[in-house]
Amino acid sequence: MNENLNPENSNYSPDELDVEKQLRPLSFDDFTGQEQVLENLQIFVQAANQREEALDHTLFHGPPGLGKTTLAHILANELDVGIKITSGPVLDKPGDLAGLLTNLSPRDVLFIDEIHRLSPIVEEYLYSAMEDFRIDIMIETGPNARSVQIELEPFTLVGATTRSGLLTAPMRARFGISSRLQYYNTELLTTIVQRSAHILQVPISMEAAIEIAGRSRGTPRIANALLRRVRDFAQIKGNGSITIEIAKYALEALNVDAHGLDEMDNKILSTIIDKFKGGPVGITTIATAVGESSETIEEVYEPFLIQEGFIMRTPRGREVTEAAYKHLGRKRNRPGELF
Ligand SMILES: Nc1ncnc2c1ncn2[C@@H]1O[C@H](COP(=O)(O)OP(=O)(O)OP(=O)(O)O)[C@@H](O)[C@H]1O
Ligand SMILES: [Mg+2]
Repeated sequence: MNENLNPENSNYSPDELDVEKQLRPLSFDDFTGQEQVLENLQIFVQAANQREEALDHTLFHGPPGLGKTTLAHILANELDVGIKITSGPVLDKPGDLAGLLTNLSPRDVLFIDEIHRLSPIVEEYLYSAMEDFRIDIMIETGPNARSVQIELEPFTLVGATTRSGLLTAPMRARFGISSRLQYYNTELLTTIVQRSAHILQVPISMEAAIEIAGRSRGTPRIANALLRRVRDFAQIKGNGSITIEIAKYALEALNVDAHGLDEMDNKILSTIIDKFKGGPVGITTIATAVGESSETIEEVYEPFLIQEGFIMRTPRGREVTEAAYKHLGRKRNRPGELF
């Protein structure tokens, strides 16, 4: 499938998609971070390869841009099998799914992106395929219509979702392997920036790589995007190499937040401060106030804000920290203080 069909990627130009592909690690060795996840996957893949069996169905969940699609491709490479790619919203008829499934070779990977958006009919249809490697298909129409059972080659379904909370319980239960991807720290992102710069053949200083990494919201995709923009500045305003001065100048000009927080992150923090006196406040109340679903806030935004120490979870709700006030340039009125 053309990745342009993935609505989450629709704000990327075809050019940027090409670069993103070019920067995508292809093997376990090439992949930085997610150490525990990777260590487990390496063992499962090695064992499946030794037994010459299909790898268990595998689910990747976590916020956008952390490497779910990348890992799906890496799994296929490391299993030395083919990969077919589709996504929940695209796969709207059981017939389409049947077509994909019957065309798989033994041990192939079927990658379904945004698997939480499968229609209930397609999802149900997938259950028997995942469990017994068997599907029923209807042949002929009218009075002769009947269903026949087709045996499938053993395959690995790899599912990816940013919203694991929206997966149905039966779906979740059918994945033998389930891995949650975490945000990357600055050190790991620095390594990723350096690797990408090397592939793009642009010289970059250590300091500059750290600067870009620190402003990437813990996300390799953002790190790569910032690197490409900073590279443009280096080319036009400098001599082509990315120095710390160029990096700082460019990130300033691009209006990138010092911690890489995006608009919604900042909106969440300022809402808790301005409307709820810094908290504690319940997640559904925050969600309503910022106009986002509470699941998205819990799964996509909050983990990063908590990791970076801007928000705390307390038994009475969410509270912003001193760091959040400082980041937004606000002063905190302590209880009892009037000004
Ligand atoms: N661990 C990593 N090391 C190096 N580069 C990485 C790593 N993880 C991700 N990337 C880079 O970040 C980009 C985005 O990763 P990917 O497309 O796999 O994210 P995703 O989790 O599938 O995101 P989405 O939820 O939006 O589909 C990739 O093109 C890849 O170059
Ligand atoms: Mg993806």
